[in-house]
Amino acid sequence: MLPVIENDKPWVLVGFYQSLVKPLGAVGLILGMISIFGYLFGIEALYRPMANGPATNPLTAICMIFIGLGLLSTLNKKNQKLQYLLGIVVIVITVANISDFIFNSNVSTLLTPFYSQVLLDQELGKTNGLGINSALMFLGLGFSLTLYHFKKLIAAQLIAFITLAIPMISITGYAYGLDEFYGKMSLLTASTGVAFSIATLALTANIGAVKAILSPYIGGRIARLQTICGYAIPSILGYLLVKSLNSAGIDSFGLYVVTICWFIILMVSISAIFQERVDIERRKGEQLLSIAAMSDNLTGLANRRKFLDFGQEAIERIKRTHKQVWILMIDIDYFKRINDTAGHAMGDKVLVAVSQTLKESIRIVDLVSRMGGEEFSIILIDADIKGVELVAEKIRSNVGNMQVEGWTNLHGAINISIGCGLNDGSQTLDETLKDADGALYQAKNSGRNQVCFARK
Ligand SMILES: Nc1nc2c(ncn2[C@@H]2O[C@H](COP(=O)(O)OP(=O)(O)OP(=O)(O)O)[C@@H](O)[C@H]2O)c(=O)[nH]1
Repeated sequence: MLPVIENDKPWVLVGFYQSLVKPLGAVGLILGMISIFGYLFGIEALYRPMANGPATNPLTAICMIFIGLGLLSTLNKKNQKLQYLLGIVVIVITVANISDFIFNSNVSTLLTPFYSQVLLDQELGKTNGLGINSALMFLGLGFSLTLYHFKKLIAAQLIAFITLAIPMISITGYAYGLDEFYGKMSLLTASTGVAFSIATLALTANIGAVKAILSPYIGGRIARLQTICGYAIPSILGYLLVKSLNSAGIDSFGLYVVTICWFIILMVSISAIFQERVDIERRKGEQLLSIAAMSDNLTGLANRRKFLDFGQEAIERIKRTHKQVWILMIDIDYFKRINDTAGHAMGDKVLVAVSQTLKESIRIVDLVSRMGGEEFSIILIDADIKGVELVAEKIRSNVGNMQVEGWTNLHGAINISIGCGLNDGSQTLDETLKDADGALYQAKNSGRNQVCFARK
């Protein structure tokens, strides 16, 4: 029996990335709760990490808690409904907020807890609100979670990817000192947004562009290098230039840098998908080639090469386990006569039928190979002499009783001779092969259609 050749590398990075969902979801949830505690106990530093910077609005904190819980619930099959409901609630909150921006209405203030504190902050000239960028970011996260729940995985991945750009732009704004880039989004919200987007992307790490980028093969390695360089190099150069330029035109320069970064990442993701597809074909081709190199064309059994590899490994193993390996050399009796009387095509049919019968007569851990012509061999793993006697006899009688399509009694019986050789770890494979061959010779000389043992 030809074992399946397993040459697929483990997708370690995909597994690692998926394992980030829980910690990242939990971090976002905790940060959201810390902000709410800040409002509850009047500790401003908890919801406004930079003294003069924007605050984490209570509505933002609630979205953080809901998305964090939603991400954690994806890991528990019992809480699947919760994940979808939390996503919907976040969508409702953010849509209300975005409508307020568009229609100049006030719906979202009704949904905002600790609103008096928010008003007080605003009266004191401090920034405190759910900005349009934060609202769009949470809308994206809510949509991505909901789509994930409904198994629209590629759409969920695409939205998570677009969503990641929003907090990254804010972080670039903080790094470059461009306040238009972050607006009302606090550094805490931006960092949580990055963590959430990364976690939402991780939910679909085993498909699409994310899988392609995390591939252990060459396409993945190139894509990862391009992603890191494509983001880091323009960002660092942009930072150095922004710091050395005078203020005029800095905003548009920053915008240019951010656009370049995301355009590069988009291009890398698309090319990674195509590269991974081509690589899958290459891997399949390699797998077929290595199967072909180890198997016999006519019967599909393992060939002599596979037999030698398998036998050597089996002998190495029993040197540690102190068990026995047996090699059975099998030859079809008077096969030349079968060819001569029934024709070569019928001879081939007999070879295929014998292969099938041999395969069906042994356990899955053993190996049958075609050594060439009408000669076969079987390696029996962890067997003892009593078991081998039984198996060899069963094989001989199974072949004698097998049915071959188109074969009539006029052609005579199909029989085999079997020679058995033992390896208990103290012989080489070659020595056992010679022993089994000697026993086969003895079986042939003693009248054929029988089993002989080299040593008992
Ligand atoms: N149809 C067919 N015949 C093959 C194939 N490979 C080898 N043979 C034939 O198998 C026959 C082997 O004959 P011999 O080696 O004389 O042995 P035998 O007739 O089986 O006699 P004993 O082994 O002594 O019982 C030859 O006629 C080969 O041509 C194959 O792939 N297909």
